[in-house]
Formats: sequence, C-alpha cells, structure tokens
Amino acid sequence: MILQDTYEIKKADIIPVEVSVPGSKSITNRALLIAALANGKSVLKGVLFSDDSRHFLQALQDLGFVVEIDEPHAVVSIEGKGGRVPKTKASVDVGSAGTAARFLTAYLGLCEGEYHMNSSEQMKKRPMEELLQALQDLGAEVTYKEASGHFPFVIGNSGVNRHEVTIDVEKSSQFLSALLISSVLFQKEFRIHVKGHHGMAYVEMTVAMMKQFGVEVQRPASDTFVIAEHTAYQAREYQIEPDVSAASYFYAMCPVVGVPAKVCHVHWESLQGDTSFLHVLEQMGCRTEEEPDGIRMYPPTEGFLGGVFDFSAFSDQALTLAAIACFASETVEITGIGHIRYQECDRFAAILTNLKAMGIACEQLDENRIVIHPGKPHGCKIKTFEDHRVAMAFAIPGLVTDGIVIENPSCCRKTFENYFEILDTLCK
Ligand SMILES: O=C(O)C1=C[C@@H](OP(=O)(O)O)[C@@H](O)[C@H](O)C1
Ligand SMILES: C=C(OP(=O)(O)O)C(=O)O
Repeated sequence: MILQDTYEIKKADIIPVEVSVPGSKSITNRALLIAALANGKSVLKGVLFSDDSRHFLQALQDLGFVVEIDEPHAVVSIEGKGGRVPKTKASVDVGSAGTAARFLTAYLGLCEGEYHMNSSEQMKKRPMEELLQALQDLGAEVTYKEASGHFPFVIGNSGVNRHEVTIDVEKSSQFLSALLISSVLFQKEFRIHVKGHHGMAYVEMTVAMMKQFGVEVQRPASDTFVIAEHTAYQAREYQIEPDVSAASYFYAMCPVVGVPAKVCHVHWESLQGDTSFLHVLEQMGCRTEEEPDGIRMYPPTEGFLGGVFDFSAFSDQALTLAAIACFASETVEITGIGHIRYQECDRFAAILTNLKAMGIACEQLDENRIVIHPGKPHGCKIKTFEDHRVAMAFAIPGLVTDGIVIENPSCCRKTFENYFEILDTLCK
C-alpha cells in the first residue's frame, strides 16, 4: 500500500489496460455474516482483504466465531452457529465499514446479550438512527455512549416482541439489507415495510445471496419483504465475484486515455449493480465485448458524449463519472445522488470542491443533481476527505494531466489496498 502523505499521478502509458481486482466488498461482507448465521462450515473463495472486510472478520472472531483465514489464497472458512452468537458479551469495532456497521448492528440487536459497538470517527458521523429505531421497535435495548443515534453504543435484545417492522431507506439501503440478512433469527414469519426512496441494487444483491444460501424472500408488494417462519441458511462453498466498483476505475480510464481496458473475470451476469456504470460508458460512446474471462471496453470512435444519467442504483460510481465528465464533448448531468452526502464524506461537496480545484465548471442543480461542463483540467491537490472513492476516482484525470496530486492515498485501503500499485503499472 502507498503510505506517503501525497501521491502525484504519473501520465498513463498508451497501452491497453488489463488488470485483476480484488473480491467484492459488498459480497464478501454479506457472505461472511450469512456463513456465520448458517448451520455448519462454509468455505468462501475470492474473499476481499481490505480494511472493511478485515474489520468484519475481526468482529466475527471477537464474537467467538471460529474463522480460518488463508489470505494468500483469498479463502475464509467459517463455522456457522445457526444464528446463535457464541459470546453473549463482547466488544466489536466496525471501523469505517458501512456494511459491518449496519449488518452487525442488526444481527446483534436481535440477539440476547450485551454488545459494545465501536467505530472509527468517520463512522460515528454516518447515519444509524433509522436502523436503531427499527431494532428498538423489535425489542432491542440501545444505550448511546456519545451522540444519540450514532456509534458508539451498547446493544442487545432480551426478547424479540414483534414480527413486523418499518424501515426508512432514504439515507441508506444497507438498513434494509441488514434486517433482511438477519431475518432468519425470527421464529415466525417476519414482514418488513419499506419507506423512503433509494436505489435497490444492493437490496437485490442481498435477496439473491440469501437465496444462494437457501433462504427465499417473498415480495407481495414493491415496498414489502416477507421471510417465512423457520427459514435457515445452508452452509456451502461460495465463490465471491471480483469487485465491479473497483473495476470501474479501470473502465473509466478507457475513454480518458483512449486505450482498451479489460478487468479479468468481470461479467455482465453479476450480483453487482455497478455493472450499470459500464452501460453509462457505452451510452457515452464506448463499446464493450464480453470475453470468456472478462469484459473488454474499447474507447469511443466518434467522440465521448455527454448526457443525463441516473446513478441512484450505483451511486458509488457518481464520483468516477464526475472525475472524468470534463473529457466529454457535452455536459454531463448526474442525478439521483442526494444520499451520497451521508457516506465516507459528503461526496456531493467533494465532487464540487475537487472539480473546481482542477478548473472545471460544475454546479449543483438541486439536492439530487450535479452538472459538469466540458473542459481541460489543470494540476492541483485533490482533497480526499479520508474517502477511498474520492482518491481512486480523481486519480484518473491525472493519467492525462500534469500535476494531479492525491492527498492521503492510503485511504483506499478501505476497499482496495493496492489500487495505486496497480495504477503505477499502467503509467510511464
Ligand atoms: O449494501 C452495500 O453493500 C452497499 C450499499 C450502498 O450504500 P447505501 O445503501 O448507503 O447507498 C453502497 O454505497 C455501498 O458501497 C455498499
Ligand atoms: C459507501 C461506501 O461504503 P460503505 O457504505 O459500505 O461504508 C463505498 O464503498 O463507497
């Protein structure tokens, strides 16, 4: 991992990009919890090792689960306990991982015991209240140690008293995914009502993975999720897909540098909604070909086009498109991204700050929309606000622009520890 305080991006070598990326963060952290909730031993392959998944793994061990880790082969085996937490009193540190924060809180908030939930300073600022309220409605007791509605807190449940709950997903779909994953803990049929608007791609991933481990979710209405009584996850061997969010940075290089880009083992048939970002690049003029071992993207032949793009279902890539949008020949409008203010940083503000620092004209149109005008960026220091995606996305214009310097590049350890080392191999 690049550990220096700042990192100046080198110009790209004009050669085709072909890289491999680590396993999906979202699939890894779902699979870890589902395996712990299953009965018996699951073997997970293609596991991501990064800050987010390391915190998840450590948390499971701190809760008393037996976990065997083979990092060189990206394999993790877990002895699932059928929903039981081995320890009834434990401390857990979720770091900055939204998935660990939400998924483990829902699990422990439905279990009898006393669980001390800690996090990074960054995670203390992120939304938790909607999930904690739903868990309290289901009988959880929560004691806040600092600010109400935020990490750190103590949680446990001395008796789930209801089998129906409403969850507000406006700020994060992870609240709903968290309740769904742990819904197997209910002895009776469990019904979740959803309020608020949010892209549902990650919820679809949750439902699909629950099915892969043997649990069906019924959806009698678009805002209702039902899990039948006496459902249980089956332990299994499970292959995790490469991280399409991580792959997107390399595909974004294709129209900017003007070279083909392939990320190994990324396919259209995927659990990850971020594949939609590749379709956005296609709409902007790129062309893709699916090969047996991954998707290859070719740069536009008739100009890199602008347009209006709804990113509500794959909003982690809003930063990626924002960082490369100035290279398009027309304006680019990104919509459906109001909730990205509540992520690792206020991503809306991070986009505007860094584009302006590069000399690119951009405006916030309303609380959900941003517009970026064509322009030639100049060198500047990119403020990363301890957000891995700001660092990774804003490195891309540096491949064709002198003097783009990324502040605190090691923040990419959250999901992609060796991003800058891989980027280096593509530079002169
Ligand atoms: O469920 C998940 O794995 C994720 C859901 C999304 O968060 P929100 O639901 O908070 O938008 C996404 O931004 C995050 O990187 C991963
Ligand atoms: C928002 C993100 O992460 P999380 O919510 O899982 O911390 C992300 O990886 O872009």
